[in-house]
Amino acid sequence: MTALHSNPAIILQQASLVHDEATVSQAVSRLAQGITEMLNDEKPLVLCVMGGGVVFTGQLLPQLLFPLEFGYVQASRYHNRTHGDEQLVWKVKPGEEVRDRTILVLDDILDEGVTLAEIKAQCLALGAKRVVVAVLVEKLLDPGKLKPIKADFVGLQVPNQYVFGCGMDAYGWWRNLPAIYALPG
Ligand SMILES: O=P(O)(O)OC[C@H]1O[C@H](OP(=O)(O)OP(=O)(O)O)[C@H](O)[C@@H]1O
Ligand SMILES: Nc1nc2[nH]cnc2c(=O)[nH]1
Repeated sequence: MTALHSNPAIILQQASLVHDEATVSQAVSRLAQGITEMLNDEKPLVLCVMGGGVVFTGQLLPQLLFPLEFGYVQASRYHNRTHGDEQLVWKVKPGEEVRDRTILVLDDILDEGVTLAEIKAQCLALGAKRVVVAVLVEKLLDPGKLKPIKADFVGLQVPNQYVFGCGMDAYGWWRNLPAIYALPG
């Protein structure tokens, strides 16, 4: 990591705003409405993908006014860098509790889709009845670049740049920002 990457003030100074706090908040409320319409009677098990999913999950859950259970999984392939490894590293895998349940997976970003495709596949392999995926943002990749998964719910789109804030990190920093920013291009 260069000195620049370990200086959070400079990272933010050089970034551009992609979505402000109000836009994010409206998107989360829209998602809550759609998810409620789909899962109101399903008593789902909600799985937050730690750590990026934590802010989105914290904002969304109080707006889901139906019975649900909560848990988490943890997997990483970016490791505080801006490009992902091919291989996902699991820290906490889904367990037996997914069997015969409707699972709602919540994550911050669908980028190349490798992470969520593997999480969904794991849940289905363990006998989940149905896996619904909701993300705060989806990255618009170059046309023709196919993704291995389609999210059921997407809050906002982001350009094909490395974004941070709202749970997403920039070199490990700034997951705590209430708006979404992009590193220079
Ligand atoms: O669609 P993909 O290209 O697979 O990327 C999306 C994943 O990348 C980030 O996780 P990361 O590996 O950075 O771990 P983190 O949650 O600890 O930040 C993010 O939280 C998603 O889970
Ligand atoms: N913080 C962050 N994590 C990601 N994981 C995959 N793409 C991204 C991105 O643009 N930003």
